[in-house]
Order: sequence, then structure tokens, then C-alpha cells
Amino acid sequence: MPTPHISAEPGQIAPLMMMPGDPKRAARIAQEYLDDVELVSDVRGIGCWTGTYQGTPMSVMASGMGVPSTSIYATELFRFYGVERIIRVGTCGGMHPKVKVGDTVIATAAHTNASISTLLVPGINLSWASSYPLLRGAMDAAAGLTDAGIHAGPVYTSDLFYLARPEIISGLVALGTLGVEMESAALFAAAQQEGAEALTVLTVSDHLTDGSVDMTAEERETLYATAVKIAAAALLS
Ligand SMILES: O=P(O)(O)O[C@H]1O[C@H](CO)[C@@H](O)[C@H]1O
Ligand SMILES: O=c1cc[nH]c(=O)[nH]1
Repeated sequence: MPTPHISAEPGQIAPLMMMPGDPKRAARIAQEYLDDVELVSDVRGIGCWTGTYQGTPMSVMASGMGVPSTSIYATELFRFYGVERIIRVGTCGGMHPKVKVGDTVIATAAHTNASISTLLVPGINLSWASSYPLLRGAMDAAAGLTDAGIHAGPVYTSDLFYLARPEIISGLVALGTLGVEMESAALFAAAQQEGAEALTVLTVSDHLTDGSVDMTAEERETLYATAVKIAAAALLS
């Protein structure tokens, strides 16, 4: 049955899904990577496309930006549409010095300042980790694809895009945090709540300590090939 935010009929969304933040990137990924693709939901301009990838049914749907939006879509997809695996294919700002613009970050876990870490179990700050089978699939796929510019480690899911607090960045970098984005903690939390699997594979679009090499908005929309290939292979693994 359709939900308030997804109009697809049961069975129209595949158990395997790639989820960028940007609806335009979702449309591009669906057109470029899926065969026999069909638009199955378009509520609020958040399209969901279903087709096949190397013969296996796969869907692509955007999360929108931020924790609440991602939490709504991921929960409804896992709970009401039988989605089993979601891999976020997004962008992040590089934080760690070893991460360069254009590199790919595979998120093993997500630190966050969002309230989801404290809302679910009273008195506990929960940790949000990606799903190990997907992580292993992504690492295997990355090793077969390229040996340069792939990093695996924790990311930071921030509720604020504009936050001038350098001590947060330095503190997180000292703990090995690779990049900042705005959705992974919500996706990992929804997967843990619903007994499903989730992972994030990010393209580094800018760097917090070097603004000279930022990607343009068009590049953010289009430069995702490595992340998508790793994510698709991990979904099939
Ligand atoms: O490119 P996406 O996947 O949207 O990811 C990043 O870009 C947006 C901010 O510009 C946030 O959603 C952040 O997480
Ligand atoms: O959330 C984000 C995404 C990309 N770049 C940033 O600096 N922040």
C-alpha cells in the first residue's frame, strides 16, 4: 500500500536500492546504470526508479537532504516495501588530510550530532554502524576497481551544513573521521531499527581545509561513477 511519501504499489520497488541525496542524481543513475527502467513513485519530486542491474532487479531513489528526510524514506522502504539493502551514494566534504577531492569514502560508521543517537534508548548514546556484509562487498568491489583514492572509515553526519565550529572538525579528525555529510546516521539507524542492511559510499566533493578544489554543482551531480560501481557490486554481493 502506498505511504504518505511513496506512491509505488507493493512489488514495484526492488529489494536492492541505491540512494543518492539529490533527486536529479537519482534520475541520472537510474538512466545510466539500470536496464528496463520505470518510474514507480514521484511524490514531492522524489522519484523512485526500478529496473535491472546486470539482470538483477534494483531501484534508485533519492533521500533528500538531512536526517529527517532520510529517516522517513528509509523506514518506509524497509518497513512497507520489503527493501532489504540500501546503499547511499552521496557526496561529502573531506575532513581528514589523507582524503582528497574526487576520492571515494566507504563509511564504516557515522558519528552524529543528530538526536537519533539519544532518542531511541533512554540514557544511551547509540552508535551507528554500516552493515558488515555490504561493507565487505564494497571493499572487495573497490579492490577490483582501483587501488587509488578509496578510503574506509567513520564519517560525520551533521544536522547543520553551515556550522563554523573548527573544534568539532579537529576533534573528529583526531578520531580518524574521514568526511562530513548529512544522512548516513539516519540510514544506518533505520536499517538497525528495521532489521535491514545499509551502507554509504561517498564521492568527496570539497575539502573543509582547502576550498581551492571544490567541485561545481554540476560536478557534484555527475561525478559518481566509482561510488555507483562499488555500491552496485556490494548490493549484488
Ligand atoms: O550529495 P548528497 O548525497 O545530497 O550529500 C551531501 O550534499 C548535501 C549538502 O550539500 C547533503 O545532503 C550532504 O549529505
Ligand atoms: O554535507 C556536506 C556535503 C558535502 N560537503 C560538505 O562540506 N558538507
